[in-house]
Order: sequence, then structure tokens, then C-alpha cells
Amino acid sequence: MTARSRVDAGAGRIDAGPAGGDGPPVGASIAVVGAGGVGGHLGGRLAAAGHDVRFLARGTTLAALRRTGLRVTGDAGDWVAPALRASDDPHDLGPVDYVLLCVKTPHLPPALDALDPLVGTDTAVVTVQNGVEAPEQVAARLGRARVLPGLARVVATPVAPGEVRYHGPPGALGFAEWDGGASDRVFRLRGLLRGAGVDVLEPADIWAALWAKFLLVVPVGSLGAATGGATVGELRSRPGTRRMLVTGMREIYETGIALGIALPPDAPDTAVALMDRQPADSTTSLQRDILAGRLSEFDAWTGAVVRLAGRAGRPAPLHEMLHELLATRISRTVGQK
Ligand SMILES: NC(=O)C1=CN([C@@H]2O[C@H](COP(=O)(O)OP(=O)(O)OC[C@H]3O[C@@H](n4cnc5c(N)ncnc54)[C@H](OP(=O)(O)O)[C@@H]3O)[C@@H](O)[C@H]2O)C=CC1
Ligand SMILES: CC(C)(CO)C(=O)C(=O)O
Repeated sequence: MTARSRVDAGAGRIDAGPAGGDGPPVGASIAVVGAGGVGGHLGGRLAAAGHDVRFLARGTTLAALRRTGLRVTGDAGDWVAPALRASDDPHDLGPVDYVLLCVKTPHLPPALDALDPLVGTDTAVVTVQNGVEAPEQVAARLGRARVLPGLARVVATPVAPGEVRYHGPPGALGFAEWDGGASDRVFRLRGLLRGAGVDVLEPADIWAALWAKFLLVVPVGSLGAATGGATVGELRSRPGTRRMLVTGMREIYETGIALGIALPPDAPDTAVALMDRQPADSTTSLQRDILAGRLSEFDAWTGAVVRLAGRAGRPAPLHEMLHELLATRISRTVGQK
């Protein structure tokens, strides 16, 4: 049977996947804030597995979730979850056991303003944002004890209201307590995800894992935008841009080390190797958003490198230059499209 040869009439995964987990996969309520690429993908799969998933959404996405639910489609299988519990008012949805906070970084402050009704005494909030600052932003509002810093490993995009398409493998989520450890609530959520067939990453150090992804995606995204849209394939094959990528990765690596992040010494080499394995036509959301004149995660990616390097007292001249070029471009285009 091929991955997409059978479609369930009701909620459910279309092809078989791994089940099981570390904890009892029943009885937890999960709010997904932002039903886009990551939120739609994770929430759709959890809902398709029959879990109590509630979506804080808006606009045409909200209407589609209520009317027809979510379809998650991709190379390794499809999942469908019919009409879902969704609202643009968090009071309709909470409190819940877990919040998967899946908005892009520029939308974090208003999303955090809306979080209170979702958060009860034992609620854990999982972050999925690229970059390394989102957990601290959530903790500044709710306290560190509520935050599970997380890392999404997926390439997923909303292709229509209520439909998310992923590329490559079907995706994975990693998260941990603030101190990097596991706990009952971490085991329980792992169990829920695994029961829904979602791979769970268990990095030895969630902060090092976040930084390892950060040092890969930011140089690729920033250079992709600064070059007017060069793909990963183009950037890595031209000797000049390849050198810049490696320099950028090293700037972020040295910054992380100076800030006490336990990145392994081979982290930049690992990032280069991962980049070399990416499909040649890959681009990042950062460059796509900047070049389309949309609000982007520029401040959480390129901006954060400059900010954190400054805090660490480390030079980051390549990122400073890229930041200035892109900030100028953004100031001339965002809001005009
Ligand atoms: N997509 C991917 O493959 C990956 C993304 N990430 C990270 O995950 C985060 C989310 O990215 P992604 O899923 O791509 O983003 P998307 O833009 O696809 O999805 C975000 C969703 O959140 C909605 N939203 C924003 N604010 C609110 C709000 N206040 N209330 C309700 N809904 C809201 C948006 O609605 P609207 O469209 O109306 O603005 C949108 O549907 C980013 O930080 C990204 O870096 C990490 C790994 C992979
Ligand atoms: C680069 C990628 C696909 C990595 O997961 C990503 O998260 C993004 O483009 O926003």
C-alpha cells in the first residue's frame, strides 16, 4: 500500500505509523495557537488520532477548521481531521493541559496577550519557533516553570485554509523542561505525540539543539534574502557564498559558546553537512517572507544573532552587514505589498 492509497471516512491517519510512547496517551487537552505550517501539521495529526485538540485560529483558517477540519498531506502519508473545535476567542477553549504555541515570532506578543484563558495551574506551553529567544519571551509572561522549550523538525506550509502540506519526512517535535530535563508532563506529551505517529526528538540538551538549528537556518535565510532569493543549492555551490555561509555559522557557534551553550565542537561542520544534504531548491521562510514584502522572522533570526553576539562581546561582522542590508530592504518594502 502506498502512503496515500487510502483515505479514512472519519478522523484518522491514512497509512499506518508508529504508535506507543512513554506515558498514557489519553485524557490531555491540547490547544494549538496558530494553525499554520507547524500548528496545522502537529494539531491535525493529534486531532486525527482522536485527541482533544482545540485551535486558536482566525480568518479563513478558523472558518475552514470549523467547517471541514484539517488535511495534512505530504510524501510520507496524509492525515485528515474533520470539523474541529476552534475559536478566535481563547475563553472558548481553555484552560488546557498543553499549549502548542505555533505562531511566527512577530505574532508572539499578541498571541501571548491571548494566552491567559488557556493557561491553568498545570498548563505547559511548548514553543516551536526557530531562533533561540522565544522560550524566554514566553517565560517573561508566564514564568519559566510553564515553558517547555521546543524544536520542530518539519518543513510544512499551509496551502489552503485547513490544508497543510509537508515536504520530506512527516516531521518531529522535541521539547524539554527549562533545565533540559524530562518530567511527567514531558513524558505524557511525548506519549501523546508518538501515539499520533509524530516522531519525538529527545535531544540531550534542548538549548544546544535549538542553537544547532539556529546556526544552520539563519545564515542560509539571511544570505538567501540578501541575494534576492538564492536557493540552498546556489548558495552552497558558489565558492564565495559557501564561504559566507560557513563564516556565518561560525559566528553563531562562537556566540553560543560565549553564552555558555553546550554546542559540540563539530556543530558548524554538522550544519554544513546538513546543508549539503538539503534539496538544492530549498529556501527558508525568512527569505521568502522578506522578498515578498511580508512581515518576517528577521528580528528573531538575523537580529537575534547581532543582539546575542553583542551581549556575548563577540564579533559578528557578517551578520552585522547582512542585518543592515536586510533592515534597509525591509524598511523599503514591508507594508507596501
Ligand atoms: N513551517 C515550518 O516548516 C517550520 C516552522 N518553524 C517555526 O514555527 C513557527 C511557526 O511557523 P509556521 O507554522 O511556518 O507559520 P505559519 O505562518 O504557517 O503559521 C502561523 C499561524 O498562526 C496564525 N496566527 C498568528 N497569530 C495568531 C493569533 N493571535 N491567533 C490565532 N492565530 C494566529 C497565523 O494566522 P494568519 O495566517 O492569519 O497570520 C498562521 O495561520 C515559526 O517560528 C517558524 O520559524 C519551525 C520549524 C519548521
Ligand atoms: C528552514 C526551515 C524549513 C527548517 O525547518 C524552516 O523552519 C523555515 O523555513 O522556517
